[in-house]
Amino acid sequence: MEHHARKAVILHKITASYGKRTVLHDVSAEIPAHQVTALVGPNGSGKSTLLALLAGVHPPDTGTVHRHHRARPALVLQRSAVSDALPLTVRETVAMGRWSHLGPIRRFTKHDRAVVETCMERMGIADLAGRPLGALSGGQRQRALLAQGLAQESDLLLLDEPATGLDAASRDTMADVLAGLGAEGVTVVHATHDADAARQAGHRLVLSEGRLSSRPHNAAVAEEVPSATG
Ligand SMILES: Nc1ncnc2c1ncn2[C@@H]1O[C@H](COP(=O)(O)OP(=O)(O)OP(=O)(O)O)[C@@H](O)[C@H]1O
Repeated sequence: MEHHARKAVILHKITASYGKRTVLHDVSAEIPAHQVTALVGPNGSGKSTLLALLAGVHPPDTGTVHRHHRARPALVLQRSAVSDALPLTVRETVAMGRWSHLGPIRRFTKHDRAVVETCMERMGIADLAGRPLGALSGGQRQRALLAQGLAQESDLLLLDEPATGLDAASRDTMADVLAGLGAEGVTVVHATHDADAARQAGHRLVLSEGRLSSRPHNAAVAEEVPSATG
């Protein structure tokens, strides 16, 4: 039991499909609590599907998912998945992260508003709060979506390629934020093609054609994620 208490999620012999096509095969893994786990692997290897499974939005065909986190998982998708046409400001976008916390009359409390402001500050976008989401650069929009994920205050934060489109300074900010979340009791899992982000994570899972790799993590990361320095 003590062993399980330190895992946020335990996956046992999971298979998952789209229609008749099985894309995750016999995946067994443990997600350590209050740590950053990097999910790496080539395009199409099943990273997004595994994140969706951890989020509870893609059911497994077979196998079991044991959950030891408290809140509903927060899933932040790649920015390309979000329409540019949404008529929302940055603050409104981040505030959507609070929706699941609102009471029946859906009124924002002082606390909800403070969380929204803090999350914008953490992602360095407080000065963009009043700007329409569609008028931002790709990296700025990505940071707004990350702030929305943080605003959910879930203890399981799932991020699909959060570094995509971010400049070096924003990637550093994000890495600092992710590393700091563990101390706040948050478990982070992020899919990444970024070699530095994968190496910085305390734990790595390497997917290849829908299966977890049994190769040593460092060797697998070196192979799957091209070195930032070439
Ligand atoms: N909605 C879908 N319908 C059918 N097949 C899908 C769907 N989404 C993904 N797939 C397939 O499932 C497999 C795993 O895809 P997934 O998106 O999980 O990979 P990924 O590792 O996240 O890839 P990438 O690095 O390109 O984001 C791929 O073969 C993909 O073509």
